[in-house]
Amino acid sequence: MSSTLKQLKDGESVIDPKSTVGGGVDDVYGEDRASEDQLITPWTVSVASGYTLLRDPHHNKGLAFTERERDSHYLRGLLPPAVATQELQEKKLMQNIRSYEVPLHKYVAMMELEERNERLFYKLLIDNVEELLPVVYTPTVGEACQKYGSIFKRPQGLYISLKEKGKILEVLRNWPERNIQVIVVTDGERILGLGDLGCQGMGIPVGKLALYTALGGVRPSACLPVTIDVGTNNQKLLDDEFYIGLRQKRATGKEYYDLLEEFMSAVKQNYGEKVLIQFEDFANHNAFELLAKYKTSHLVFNDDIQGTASVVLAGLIASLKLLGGSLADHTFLFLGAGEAGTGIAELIALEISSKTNIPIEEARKKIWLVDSKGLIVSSRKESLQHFKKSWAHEHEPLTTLLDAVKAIKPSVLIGTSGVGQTFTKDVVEAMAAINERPLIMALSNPTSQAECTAEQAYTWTEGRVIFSSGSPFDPYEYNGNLFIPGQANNAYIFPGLGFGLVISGAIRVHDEMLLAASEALANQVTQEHYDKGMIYPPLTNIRKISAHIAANVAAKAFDLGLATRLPRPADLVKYAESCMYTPNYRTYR
Ligand SMILES: NC(=O)C1=CN([C@@H]2O[C@H](COP(=O)(O)OP(=O)(O)OC[C@H]3O[C@@H](n4cnc5c(N)ncnc54)[C@H](OP(=O)(O)O)[C@@H]3O)[C@@H](O)[C@H]2O)C=CC1
Ligand SMILES: CC(=O)C(=O)O
Ligand SMILES: [Mg+2]
Repeated sequence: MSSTLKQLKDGESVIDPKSTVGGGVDDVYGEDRASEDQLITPWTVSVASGYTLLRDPHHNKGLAFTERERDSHYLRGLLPPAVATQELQEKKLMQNIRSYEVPLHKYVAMMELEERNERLFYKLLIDNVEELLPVVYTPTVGEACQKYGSIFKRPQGLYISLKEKGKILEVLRNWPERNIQVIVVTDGERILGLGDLGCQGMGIPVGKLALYTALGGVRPSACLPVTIDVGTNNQKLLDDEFYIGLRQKRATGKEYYDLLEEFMSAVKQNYGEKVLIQFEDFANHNAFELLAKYKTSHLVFNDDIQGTASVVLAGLIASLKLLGGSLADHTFLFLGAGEAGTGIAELIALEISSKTNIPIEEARKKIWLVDSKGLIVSSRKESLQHFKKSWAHEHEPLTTLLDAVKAIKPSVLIGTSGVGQTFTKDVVEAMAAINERPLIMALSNPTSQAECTAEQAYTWTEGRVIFSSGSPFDPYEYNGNLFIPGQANNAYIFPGLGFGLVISGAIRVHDEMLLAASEALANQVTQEHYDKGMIYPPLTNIRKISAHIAANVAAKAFDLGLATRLPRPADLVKYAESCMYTPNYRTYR
């Protein structure tokens, strides 16, 4: 086993440069440069050959090592004689994954593949995106988080708990990769619509970052999943002997914010100011405050507030081709006035205001929200959380969603409540009575929390609804017509948005970038899609879609003077495509 430092050094070229496809932009994606950095971290250099090469998921190719590579990298005898192509490996693994009936078993199989052979994992995910997204992402990732303690095998990201207070910089330096470009961080307090899952929320940053690579093209080694563990208020987890987190109630107030501050400072100190930090699945009592606090000093965005807003706005812009008119002609009603609900509402108001002469305060009046206490109205203003106050319009108090639908007469109904089956038959029928083509989005995740199913939406509106949901539903046939529900999930946006920020060297996220991302996504919906009632393009084209989103976002970053990459590439779509990681194997000399 003669893998040595010297060997790797010679081969800043362990990988044959001629075989380098994708990731070809030196300053951003030079994998050779990443190798140079690895020279300083001895625990990652001993992977160049022999048994350790087979155990190194970043470089392992399993049976796909050629005869020549088996000779030159001391692999003889460590592999059976057969040599397979990556395509054959993919075929076999897809067969295996399809043979599992339980979704969680598919999830575990995919995670094991990632730990064994990273490129093959991404090849599967990219080539079979519609089939595998529900496995590595919603809905299955929700169940995986609930059972994370039992399925945990090896760390897939960094755990930063109160025990690490005062040492977070050291903790970051324990991570084997140094050129980090995107961090997704959660504190696990609002995992999908499943509530507080504490430290087990790690499945979410891991899943989101897998999408950053597969859907957006950020190379895997540049992605860092982080879970901040300040305890959990989930008693079931605290009582669970397999729980992997801190066994205490959540720290709050100064103790909480001090830990977050230390984390944010350490990230900037260790990775510089161009590392993107995506806040994910924080509870709303912290989410808005953290975003407000760090958006002027760091490259951050909150996916639940801003990414979701951008994906929904894209669907609404696209739907105008089917519905006619402009956004300002519509009335919007939300069930759920938290991060997702108020985030979407604000971006719609911003878009209406920026496309018309209507001041944003007026635009907001077209948008109504219902929370757990009923319609948000001005008489409740004093007792409302700050993020709801802009939505407290003049109206008599109403306590049920059905009453609100009947009184407000919305053309668009959006579910962001986190509570399943809250769009009841009465509610959906009321929408269908008011509108020829009601637009209904049941955004809550996972599937169990969706406000209604696709089948319910289509049957209760006699096939007239334009329907999307946060978690995927299969196409549904009604009265001889096949309806294809859209997946209104921020997964359409954050990979492209983040990639656009990275390739432009952006230093801040601006609302106009979210609007630019929405426009780019809406532009990808073609007549062929509209003919099928779709307001989102199929996910099979997601890498092309992400390149367009990235290009629009990068263009906005340059226009706003927030981009540091020089010179500005002439064709940003081509540039984005050329920067994307591709998972094909490389040839080893
Ligand atoms: N599709 C997508 O891309 C995304 C989907 N989501 C989903 O949206 C859901 C909500 O997330 P988020 O906004 O962050 O959560 P929040 O906790 O911030 O907000 C939830 C809101 O729903 C309200 N609510 C809860 N129960 C009811 C009820 N029975 N009737 C009416 N209102 C109710 C709450 O009311 P109150 O304020 O009174 O407590 C609150 O306003 C989750 O399921 C999440 O998975 C989130 C982000 C992206
Ligand atoms: C999709 C997502 O971010 C959520 O449900 O929280
Ligand atoms: Mg989320």
